[in-house]
Amino acid sequence: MTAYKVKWQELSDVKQELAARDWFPGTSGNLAIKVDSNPLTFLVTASGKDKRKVTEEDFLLVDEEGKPAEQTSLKPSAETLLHVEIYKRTRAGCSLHVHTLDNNVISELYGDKGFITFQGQELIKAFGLWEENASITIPIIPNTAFIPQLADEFAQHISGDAGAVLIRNHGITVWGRDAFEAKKWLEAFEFLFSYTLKLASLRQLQGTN
Ligand SMILES: CSCCC(=O)C(=O)COP(=O)(O)O
Ligand SMILES: [Zn+2]
Repeated sequence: MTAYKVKWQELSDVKQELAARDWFPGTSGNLAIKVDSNPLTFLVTASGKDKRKVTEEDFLLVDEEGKPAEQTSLKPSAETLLHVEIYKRTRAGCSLHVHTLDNNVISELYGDKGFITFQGQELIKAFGLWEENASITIPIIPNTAFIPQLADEFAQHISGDAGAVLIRNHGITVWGRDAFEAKKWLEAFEFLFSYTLKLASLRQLQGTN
């Protein structure tokens, strides 16, 4: 099998797993997987599709500018430039972007602060942080409809071959050395977001009783 086909299947599998979690509401979300480093090419989801469906037009190959690198009528994701920034600056092999209720609420609650830090949670080990009382911080950047500007701001927070950035009232983008790592980071952050929100509401309820 060609690298193209192997990577297609890998991304399709991740897409179906995230769809099973209902993480693609209203056609939101986009996913990418690197096919080649030199020159850079990666598969990215076609824009505007229902990502819960599996079709032969789910992905297209794009180049280091995020432009189609194959003959196609498909349009790359509107947010392809964010994936471009990741692959240009790191050795990441996969990047995932989803809009969830929890990541949007967390991004609004902590948006003015510009980040949120998690500590004291066993799941922090999913980020490869095994020491006692390890913490993980995720930056929160403002959203804008002008994607080149969003990509510029986003790029300032890319460090390491695995990482994540929250875009305020928009969604999360994570990346990892491969699809397994990117998905692990995504699931771990979504767990921490959900835990934080649940605990805050229960504490609030406790305080009013
Ligand atoms: C309907 S969601 C608005 C666009 C967006 O934020 C997104 O993640 C999906 O855009 P795409 O072009 O990748 O389908
Ligand atoms: Zn989005």
